[in-house]
Amino acid sequence: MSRDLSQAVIPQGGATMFHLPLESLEDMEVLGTTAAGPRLPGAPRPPLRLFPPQPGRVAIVTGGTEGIGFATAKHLARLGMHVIIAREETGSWIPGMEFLYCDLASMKSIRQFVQKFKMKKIPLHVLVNNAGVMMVPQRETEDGFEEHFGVNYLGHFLLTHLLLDDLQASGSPGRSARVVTVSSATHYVGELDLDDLQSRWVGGYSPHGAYARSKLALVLFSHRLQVLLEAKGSPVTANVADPGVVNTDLYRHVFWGTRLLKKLFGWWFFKTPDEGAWTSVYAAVSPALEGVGGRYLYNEKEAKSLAITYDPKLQRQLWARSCQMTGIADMTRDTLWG
Ligand SMILES: NC(=O)c1ccc[n+]([C@@H]2O[C@H](COP(=O)([O-])OP(=O)(O)OC[C@H]3O[C@@H](n4cnc5c(N)ncnc54)[C@H](O)[C@@H]3O)[C@@H](O)[C@H]2O)c1
Repeated sequence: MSRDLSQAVIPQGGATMFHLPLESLEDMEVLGTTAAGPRLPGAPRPPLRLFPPQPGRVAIVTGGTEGIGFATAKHLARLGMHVIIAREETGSWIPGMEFLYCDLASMKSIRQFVQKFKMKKIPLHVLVNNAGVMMVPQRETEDGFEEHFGVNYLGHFLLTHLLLDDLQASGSPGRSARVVTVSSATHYVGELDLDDLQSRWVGGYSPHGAYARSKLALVLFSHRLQVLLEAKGSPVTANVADPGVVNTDLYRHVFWGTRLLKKLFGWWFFKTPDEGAWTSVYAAVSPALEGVGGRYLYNEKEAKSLAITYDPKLQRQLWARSCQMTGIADMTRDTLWG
């Protein structure tokens, strides 16, 4: 994967903001394809799609150091956005670059990240909740949450809540701010037992089950968020992006045989990270989605998420429980939320 970020601008204050101005139409064309499904190397790519430049707009991408998140950040930056990458480790893996530290496995770290962001006094037009872990062994976050649920779901739940006022202040009628939450087709096999969100059920821990649960919770969250935003008449939308099956290191914890197969044949049936990022980029900037929320997007088209994700009662219950777990006030009780 190309990591040519030589034009990145490093502002005062720590965070790396990529600002890669568009140089030409050709440069814009590398932004994406509408690729989907298997293809042989060298096979012609599907038609390219162009999005309008986004100068002056600011995005936060979680987990933007590698994989789909990195590709998303790169594409948004090339469209002229300032992109702040929220990442879990300090240090710089590209010489001369820094990222704003945010460990989604720590509520304290998330709060500190938001504090630092707010001190910059810049707007926030797009939040891409992308970071994730998959099939990690049973272990807990700093706050005692099962890791998939804590990092993938609760971390983003808290982050979004803390940044919501910035998003609301930055959106305007006709030019909404956007929350893009990256889920997965795995959510279709997810189960959500509100009495066992921590995957401690008798019968043993299933890494796959825990991952699927976290991805299912993210869809419920995004759909509920949209309902609340709409009720409030807020200039912010919330959509889910499903990247498809993408050749990244997310699979580092899966069975070694599966990893071997991925290494041997992944190029054939997996999307590249650039292709995997495309639905997130589409959700973040496409004019076709202006003012449109509550969608589950796959290959840049609306798809149906699992039926229970549309269940208002379950959405409400999960929301309330998540507020308790992250220690934030349940704003939905506020009349402002309708
Ligand atoms: N790769 C796929 O096939 C696939 C399929 C469906 C959904 N997804 C989703 O796409 C998203 C990106 O995954 P990817 O495939 O690029 O994986 P990846 O492993 O390449 O990237 C994951 C990113 O999340 C970050 N991250 C992990 N733990 C973190 C923490 N505690 N705090 C902050 N950041 C943390 C990592 O640093 C990394 O940047 C994930 O949400 C994943 O569930 C991926």
